[in-house]
Amino acid sequence: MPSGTETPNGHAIVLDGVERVFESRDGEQIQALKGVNLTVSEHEFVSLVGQSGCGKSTLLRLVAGLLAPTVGRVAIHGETVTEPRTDTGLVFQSPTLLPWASILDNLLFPLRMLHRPIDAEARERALALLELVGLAGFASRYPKELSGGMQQRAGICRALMHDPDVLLMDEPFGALDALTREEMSRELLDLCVRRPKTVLFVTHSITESVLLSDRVVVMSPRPGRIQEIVTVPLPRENRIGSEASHEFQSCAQHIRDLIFGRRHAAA
Ligand SMILES: Nc1ncnc2c1ncn2[C@@H]1O[C@H](COP(=O)(O)OP(=O)(O)OP(=O)(O)O)[C@@H](O)[C@H]1O
Repeated sequence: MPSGTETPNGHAIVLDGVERVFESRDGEQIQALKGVNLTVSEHEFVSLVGQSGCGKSTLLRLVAGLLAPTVGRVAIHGETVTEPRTDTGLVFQSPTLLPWASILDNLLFPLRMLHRPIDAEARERALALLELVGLAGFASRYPKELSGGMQQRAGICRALMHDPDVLLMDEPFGALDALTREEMSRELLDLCVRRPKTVLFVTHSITESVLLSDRVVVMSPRPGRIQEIVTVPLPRENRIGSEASHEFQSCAQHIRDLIFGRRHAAA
């Protein structure tokens, strides 16, 4: 193994000098990410925020193994990511459930893909996850019989079915109404306390990022770089109910200033 790029123990995700260039249809080179270095510890919850087009989804897709970096290295648990891994779970803005399969079969689908046994234990696990997110009793329903929020909850359960260590979430609550969104944030916080995971979470909501994260990565656009990494100064277990506190509010304001201050300066 080459030295210098090894991931120290306890680091779940490492991005080392990562750049990503896309080529547009007319041949223009689009530098989506430049010089990105980021280390996410085991069971840490890290959010990515920044203006539209700053490269948040690109960064997540690189970690997911859906894209390769043009320069640099992405590693999970010390191994270079070259393709989607079985120890990661993915949740997108739209739950993309199979419409012709029941909620239970949707949850079991990743196990089928991984050729894992669909036995009584797997079914029990699916039912336990559904119960955890308030969907007990909906296992035999079809996606169209569930609301958008309920479908997204089922999508999160599906990502957790093979018990991944790393959960990658791209605007998972973006399509939900404000109330459901808040409720889902609380459920995710609770879920991460009960079943600790390393989470990389893309959001457009600064409040959501402060509510959920240990650290918030603020990205600057064109090309996307890490502008600042903000540590949230409140323990995650005590976050709910602390939204009005001075610490919460000043942390959110600092992130807002980083994002919009830059936009004003550039205008
Ligand atoms: N497949 C692609 N081909 C060409 N350009 C791309 C491709 N994917 C992303 N880009 C460009 O890379 C840049 C970063 O895109 P990305 O989707 O990562 O940003 P984002 O921060 O997630 O944006 P948003 O908040 O709007 O979802 C943008 O300029 C985008 O147009």
